Formats: sequence, C-alpha cells, structure tokens
Amino acid sequence: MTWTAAVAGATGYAGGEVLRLLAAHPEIEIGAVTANSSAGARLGQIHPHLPELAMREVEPTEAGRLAEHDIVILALPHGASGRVTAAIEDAARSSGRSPILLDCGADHRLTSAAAWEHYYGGPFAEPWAYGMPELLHAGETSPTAQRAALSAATRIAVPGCNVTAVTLAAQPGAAAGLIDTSSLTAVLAVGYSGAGKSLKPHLTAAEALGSAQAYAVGGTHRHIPEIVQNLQVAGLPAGTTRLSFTPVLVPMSRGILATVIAPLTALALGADDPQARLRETWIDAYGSGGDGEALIDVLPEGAWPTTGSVLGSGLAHVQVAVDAAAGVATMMCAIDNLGKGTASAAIQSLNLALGLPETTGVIMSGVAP
Ligand SMILES: NC(=O)C1=CN([C@@H]2O[C@H](COP(=O)(O)OP(=O)(O)OC[C@H]3O[C@@H](n4cnc5c(N)ncnc54)[C@H](OP(=O)(O)O)[C@@H]3O)[C@@H](O)[C@H]2O)C=CC1
Ligand SMILES: CC(=O)N[C@@H](CCC(=O)OP(=O)(O)O)C(=O)O
Repeated sequence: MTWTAAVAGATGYAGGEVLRLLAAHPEIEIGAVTANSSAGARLGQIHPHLPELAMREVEPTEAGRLAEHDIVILALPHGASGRVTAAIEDAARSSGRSPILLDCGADHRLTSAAAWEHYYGGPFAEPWAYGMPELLHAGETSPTAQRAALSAATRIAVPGCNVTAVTLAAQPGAAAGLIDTSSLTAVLAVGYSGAGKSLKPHLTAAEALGSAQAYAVGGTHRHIPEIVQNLQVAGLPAGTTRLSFTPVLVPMSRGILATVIAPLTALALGADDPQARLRETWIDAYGSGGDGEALIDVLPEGAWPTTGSVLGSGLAHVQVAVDAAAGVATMMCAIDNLGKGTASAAIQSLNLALGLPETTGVIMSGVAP
C-alpha cells in the first residue's frame, strides 16, 4: 500500500530533511509541499540537493489542501503549527478524512500547560504521542511502551533535537536509579542548522566561523521542560528532576554532541564495579555493536561519540563513563539534529503508526570523513 504525505514548512531545514527521507521511502508518495513566503517558488530553487522534487511548486499552507493527504508532516515555527494542526483537524472532519499528523515543532510535545506558558507562551495545544520510540518508561530496562503508544497513534509530536541528544544520553541511568537526576548538567555543542534558515546576525558567517557561542544560558532554554518531562517518564517523581542546560553553537552546519554529567547514586557507587554496572545498563537499553536498537549504539568502551560519524543519518551514538574521583557519570550522545533530531525520528515514528518496519526509509549509516 502507498500513502500520500504532504509536508508543510517544506522550504525550511527540517522540512527539507523530511522530504529527503520521504523521497526515498518505498511506501510513501510526496503530495503537496507548502510554506509561507516562498509559496509559488519551485522546490529546486530552495533545495537543489533534491533534484527529484526540483519542479514541484511550493504551495501556500492551507489546511484544506493538507487534509487531502493520508499523512501531513508539519515543520513550522512553534505557535504556527498549533494553529495549522487545529485547522487541519477541522478541515479533515468536514471532509470525512482522517490524516495522520506529525508536528516537528514544539506545540504538541509538552504535557504541562504551565511549562508551555513559561517557556513558549501563546495558546497551549494538546499533547500528542511523543515521537521517540526509544523513550524509556518507568520500570523498563529497554524501550517497549513508547513503541506501543506510537503504533496506535494518529497524532505524533516529534521531539526537539537537543532534547533527543540529552534524553538518549541520560535516560538509562535515570530509569535504573544509577544517576541523581536532581543535579543534571548538560552542555551541548550544536550546529547552526538547528536555528533554522532565517537570517539572524549571530548566525552570519562573520560571527559564526571560527567562533563558539553559548546561548540561552542560565535555565532559559525552551528544551529544558521537555527533557525533564522525558526523564520523569523514566520513573522519577514529578518535580524532582533538575537540569542545568547550556547549548554552545560551534562552527558546523549539522550535529549535536551532548555531554551530560550527574552524581552517581548510592546504588551505583555500591556496585562491585560501577563502570561495568553503568555500561551494562546502557547496553541493556540500547545494545552495542549492532545488537539491540537499530539507530542507537553504545560505542565500545573508551570510544567517544562524534557528530561526524552520525552526519546525514538517523543514528545516535552514546557513551557512558564513571568519573570515580568526581563521583559522577559522564554521559554523551551525538546525533545529527536534522536526522535523529528531527526527520528520522518523524519517519521512524510514522512507520510505527503505519505498521511498517520502523527503519523503512531511515538512513542507517553516516558520511565520513
Ligand atoms: N532545524 C532543526 O534542527 C530542527 C527544527 N525543529 C523544528 O522544526 C520546525 C521548523 O524548523 P526549521 O526547519 O529549522 O525552520 P526554518 O526557518 O528553516 O523553516 C521554517 C519553515 O516554516 C515555514 N513557515 C514559517 N512561518 C510559517 C507560517 N506562518 N505558515 C506556514 N509556513 C510557515 C517557512 O516557509 P517560508 O520559507 O516560505 O517562509 C519554512 O518552510 C520548528 O518548529 C523547529 O523548532 C525541530 C528539531 C530540529
Ligand atoms: C542552534 C539552535 O538554535 N537550535 C535550536 C534547536 C532546534 C529545535 O530542536 O527546535 P524545536 O524544539 O523548536 O523543535 C535551539 O537550541 O533552540
């Protein structure tokens, strides 16, 4: 069976990566590609790396048109997608259709209206099934429940890219009670494409090349509540997770390298060999060397994740080490922000919702060097 998929925000970075994966997806046909200021342009003017779609005309983003498809993937600025998803639902109801909707923006991710108000503002949209199949739930040593939720979903909120990197780095330890999640520190090296394609002074080559710049420092980044939400799903009482989060832009187009530090708990410190205990826990969650999760790999001991190894792919590379002198765990994850951080997570979750093999159309190897 072939499904049709429309992509809204098709001229942006996230929309472009979604289109790159959909173009190679054997079961999906690309329908309308829509945007805002670039409506009327040919896609080839905007995404020359997608020659198979070059002659497609970019349409305005209209709910009725989007609702004609089996699947609608939105890659719009937050706030805009909440409005558009509500309008698509209205249009679909009145035409008797029921498309599967995926939102790559933040609008349907948070379960707390107060957190939305604090970090984003504007109307709170209902939370949708969270598009991270590997999210650990309470009591799980390897992910199952989130896959079941996504298999039954018709509305999917694709996670934030920084959120994905931090969650995948730390959640095995949180779920197993091996790290103290009341004292998490995350510092991330992030690539520029995470900021989208619109021009901002600090994103120009003059400011960015040869320079590293921190932003959203001091507990202000809007991904904090989403990470906390994820790590609470992994079995912690609400209100106990505390995260210091600092992203640093570094001169690369794509990629996130998250380093997360947390004190070891008495459970971890009391293990005969804390390093072996942590490693075993992370490998139980994800697998290593090709066993276990198809897209997440715990690297061999002593090897550290690099953004270069996952570039252009849906992969996440993870590592954990005990820093015995400091009494902490150092947890790392590298992803491509547009791969596992957005488009691959969207396609992976969509495949589950369609009953297809989860990695259909997902790119499983990186580009090196
Ligand atoms: N970049 C990344 O790494 C990631 C992005 N995301 C999320 O994906 C979404 C898109 O991000 P990104 O691709 O980076 O952003 P871009 O700025 O690159 O693209 C935004 C897209 O949305 C369209 N658009 C803007 N405003 C409207 C509107 N009011 N109505 C309809 N279309 C509109 C733009 O159209 P036009 O060009 O015609 O103006 C463009 O196609 C955001 O919510 C972002 O947070 C999530 C994870 C990672
Ligand atoms: C470099 C940069 O600015 N990156 C963005 C992350 C993009 C993303 O994941 O955005 P959403 O959560 O809105 O989908 C940021 O840190 O806010």
